Amino acid sequence: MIGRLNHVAIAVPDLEAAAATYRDTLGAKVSAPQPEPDHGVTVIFVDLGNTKIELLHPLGENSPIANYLKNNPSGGMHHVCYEVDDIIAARDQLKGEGARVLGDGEPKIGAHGNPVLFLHPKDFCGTLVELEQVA
Ligand SMILES: CC[C@H](C(=O)O)C(=O)SCCNC(=O)CCNC(=O)[C@H](O)C(C)(C)COP(=O)(O)OP(=O)(O)OC[C@H]1O[C@@H](n2cnc3c(N)ncnc32)[C@H](O)[C@@H]1OP(=O)(O)O
Ligand SMILES: [Co+2]
Repeated sequence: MIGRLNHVAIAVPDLEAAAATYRDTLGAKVSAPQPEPDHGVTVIFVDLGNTKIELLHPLGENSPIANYLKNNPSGGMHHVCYEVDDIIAARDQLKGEGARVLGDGEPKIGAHGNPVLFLHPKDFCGTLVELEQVA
């Protein structure tokens, strides 16, 4: 079912400062901030060539990562994103195996323009898992 690692997401209290760390201290290529109001975050991508780091900061009132930053004020690794060929087939198989799909279970379009879903961390080794359909 899962394929390549699409990205590792890091929630950060200060997006510009985090981008500067990756750009200036670590010499990486970073994108411009990309607001994603439908997901309650602003993201900046760090392109590593073989995968990406997704820097995340809350956007709006009900950001799903606000609580995480409250509990981890310096920030931290928030989720991993694996690629799948068919996100509906993956979702249905996982639900059939008792895994919890977050939200209403319907994929939303993520920051790369592809359908994404999230799986409950408690079902996957304490790690929030995002699935992204990549053709
Ligand atoms: C623009 C899209 C972009 C993309 O890649 O395309 C994105 O990735 S958007 C990313 C932001 N969106 C999401 O994260 C959506 C899915 N996340 C959620 O629905 C929530 O974050 C949720 C339900 C995982 C946690 O919400 P919250 O923290 O408010 O709930 P709790 O405090 O009750 O936590 C429950 C339980 O889970 C543990 N937890 C919470 N967050 C994480 C995490 N990131 N990794 C691992 N574990 C996590 C938390 O500690 C609680 O555990 P407990 O033992 O019960 O205390
Ligand atoms: Co993500």
